[in-house]
Amino acid sequence: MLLTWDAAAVRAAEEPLLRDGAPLMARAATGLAHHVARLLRGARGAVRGAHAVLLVGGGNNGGDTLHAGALLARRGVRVTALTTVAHPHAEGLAALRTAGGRVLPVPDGDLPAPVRDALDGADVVLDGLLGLGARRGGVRGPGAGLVAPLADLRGRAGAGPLVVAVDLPSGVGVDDGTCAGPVPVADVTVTFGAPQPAHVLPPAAGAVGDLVVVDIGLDLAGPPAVARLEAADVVDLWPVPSASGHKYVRGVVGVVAGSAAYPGAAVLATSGALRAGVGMVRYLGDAPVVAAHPEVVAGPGRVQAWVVGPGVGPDDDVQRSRARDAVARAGSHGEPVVVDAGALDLLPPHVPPHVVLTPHAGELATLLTARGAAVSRADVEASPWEHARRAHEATGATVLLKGPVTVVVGPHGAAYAQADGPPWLATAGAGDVLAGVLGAVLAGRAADVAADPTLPAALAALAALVHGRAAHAANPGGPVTASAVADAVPATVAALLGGTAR
Ligand SMILES: NC(=O)C1=CN([C@@H]2O[C@H](COP(=O)(O)OP(=O)(O)OC[C@H]3O[C@@H](n4cnc5c(N)ncnc54)[C@H](OP(=O)(O)O)[C@@H]3O)[C@@H](O)[C@H]2O)[C@@H](O)CC1
Ligand SMILES: [K+]
Repeated sequence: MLLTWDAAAVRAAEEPLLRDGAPLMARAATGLAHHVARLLRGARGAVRGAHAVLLVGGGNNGGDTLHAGALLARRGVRVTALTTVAHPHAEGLAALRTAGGRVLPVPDGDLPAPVRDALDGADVVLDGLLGLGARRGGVRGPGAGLVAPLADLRGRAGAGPLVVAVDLPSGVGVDDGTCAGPVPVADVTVTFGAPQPAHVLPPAAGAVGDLVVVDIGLDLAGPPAVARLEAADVVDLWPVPSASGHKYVRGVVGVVAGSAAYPGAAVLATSGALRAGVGMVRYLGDAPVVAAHPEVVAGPGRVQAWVVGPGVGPDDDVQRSRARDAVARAGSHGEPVVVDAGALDLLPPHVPPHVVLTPHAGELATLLTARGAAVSRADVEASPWEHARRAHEATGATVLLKGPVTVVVGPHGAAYAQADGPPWLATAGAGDVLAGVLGAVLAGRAADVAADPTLPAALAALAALVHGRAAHAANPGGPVTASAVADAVPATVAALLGGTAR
């Protein structure tokens, strides 16, 4: 599991070490230079003779970058520092000059020719404009003028420089992953001590590239902020049946989905649940689910978890009433419920955290607006983390907000950001499959969910991970359909469990 800590926690961990005189910046710069050299060797076969361009802001992030530049210059790299403030980090600047680096001040406005030439000829650009000290509003001043040219260079297929973000892509909201202005997009981000929420939260996570963590000796105390589940976590979370388990122990999922207009949503949600290995699916509705899946039992009965809402239309009073009953049972009987799509407007004012909402950005905006906050889809997309939290706080539910990075928020600080699927996964019906997979893992672990209110969040992240990986497995590098994603779930689970499911 990748854990992150917010800016205050990282600074608190640095503080006692700095008081004792620990050379944190030297450690950071050494690690940074090491990784830049490794990348240069990989890209061009040698470190010596490469051209590194440093984008230098006014704080210690610029200091790290200048010191790393000095170390690279000593290894035969031609280093040019583009300084965007009158007084960049003094020791770093002196070190770079002593090592033979060149310094070019960047004025406000149009970039002078030498600055453009330096960028044009770079093998690697180190983005050291802003790190932990970035304040909301995006990069301001002369540094802002470097962001667009960098994007142009990166756009040159195969010919642009490598971009390495120092600690963080400059200008991202460290704790909430927002991008208030244009942000330099990195191939690799080298961070120091511990990852921070912006490294995993959207939209900032899209500018991070590969994440490298350099150990500078920090001892992070207190709870982490946002987590990202990794493949190795699946074994601990996935409900694997025991040799003696019968179908009721493995979990029965009740599905309330589909309508005359959207019968396919019911078939897909049921596919997701079946392929994830649930003991049984009971289906309530008129869609041709049993014809598609003969193993499904039609009609009511005991279940361990519900999936309600995929393909349920606003005028379908019968399905809406069934969905409402299932959500009510979550409060009275404790059965977990996945509430998706057409059932999201049926929530009572407050629900327990084993009710898991699975909206996309537009649906989350509608839900928050219905509860008195004027929120647009664009607002949610600009700050998914903040809005998923607001939805959790407003409803009590665990919230899984779907997107290129899926964000999950539950009670007691439970929080996940999953980026497991390819862009191809943004296809009709994929969300129905996800709802089914999530219903299956909630049913399989219903007893544990009853004992741990934070577990639904972990299981929601787990479902997102398996769903995303199934999309990769369904057709590596190419388009997928929702049905193909569902079909790829069993082999994906088997591979992630590494043969433990006997
Ligand atoms: N602490 C440590 O020991 C260690 C820290 N380390 C490193 O230090 C970094 C944190 O350094 P930091 O605190 O100096 O902040 P940093 O990110 O360089 O920015 C501050 C500068 O930016 C400016 N500024 C702010 N917002 C702005 C904006 N939107 N647009 C433009 N400018 C803006 C602000 O100016 P102001 O607005 O205050 O006038 C100030 O000049 C951290 O990320 C890591 O790399 C490592 O060496 C390990 C040890
Ligand atoms: K940076």
